[in-house]
Amino acid sequence: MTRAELDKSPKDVAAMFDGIAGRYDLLNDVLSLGQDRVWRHSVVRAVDAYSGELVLDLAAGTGTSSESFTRKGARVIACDFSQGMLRVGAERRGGASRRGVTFVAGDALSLPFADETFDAVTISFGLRNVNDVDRALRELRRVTKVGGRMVVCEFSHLPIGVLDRIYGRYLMAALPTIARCFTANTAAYEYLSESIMDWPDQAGLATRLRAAGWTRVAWRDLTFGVVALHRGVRAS
Ligand SMILES: C[S@@+](CC[C@H](N)C(=O)[O-])C[C@H]1O[C@@H](n2cnc3c(N)ncnc32)[C@H](O)[C@@H]1O
Repeated sequence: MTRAELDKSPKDVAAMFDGIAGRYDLLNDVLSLGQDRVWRHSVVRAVDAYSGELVLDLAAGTGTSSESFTRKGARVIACDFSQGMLRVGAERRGGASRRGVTFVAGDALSLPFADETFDAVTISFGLRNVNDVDRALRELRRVTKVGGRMVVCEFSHLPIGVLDRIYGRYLMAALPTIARCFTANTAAYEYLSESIMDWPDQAGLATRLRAAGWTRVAWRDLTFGVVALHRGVRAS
């Protein structure tokens, strides 16, 4: 079984997600105790897409993060570079373009879209897996219309250092152990724990968003900082 390392080699990351695609959504529900649904609901509210808008859901995987953006009539491009994840998403929906969601293969580091295409761009639990985060943030900005918005949903850190370290130990011990009951690919879930602990904290990510050209950057914690929602605007 392929697992990615913290250098996030694109080949390894894509192969790892290809390998877990079939059980990806089930494991999300189990490992987060259903909290993933609450987090996704918060993302939908933060993006606040409405009729006539075009939304990019980058690193969309099986499209679970994509569907809800269509509720008020927006159209969504669900883009990912794992053919396995895209295939599972398209099979579950009966096609690659259904109910306002269109799956498109593409790399976050070189997006297959023209400048200023989207009213809003969003990425859920994807940015942490990208090989060059700063480049991906610039690419997201490039394809966003001036005045458009961005929402990043990503695992983050508990605000009190000692609690964050205890949480980190829990992640390293518990996630792969629980995952073992559902999948043979526990290595992917070791990577998940390691990559969460290696990820910048809320303020650190906000600094990188600003450096990539996003303005009005702000964030809010979900579930005590287990996840953070960062937002920004393309001002010019
Ligand atoms: C943890 S999954 C998140 C899927 C979905 N957004 C969700 O919330 O369930 C991370 C996804 O990021 C994708 N990914 C990682 N690096 C990427 C890149 N450079 N370009 C496109 N997709 C990428 C992976 O293929 C994987 O499907």
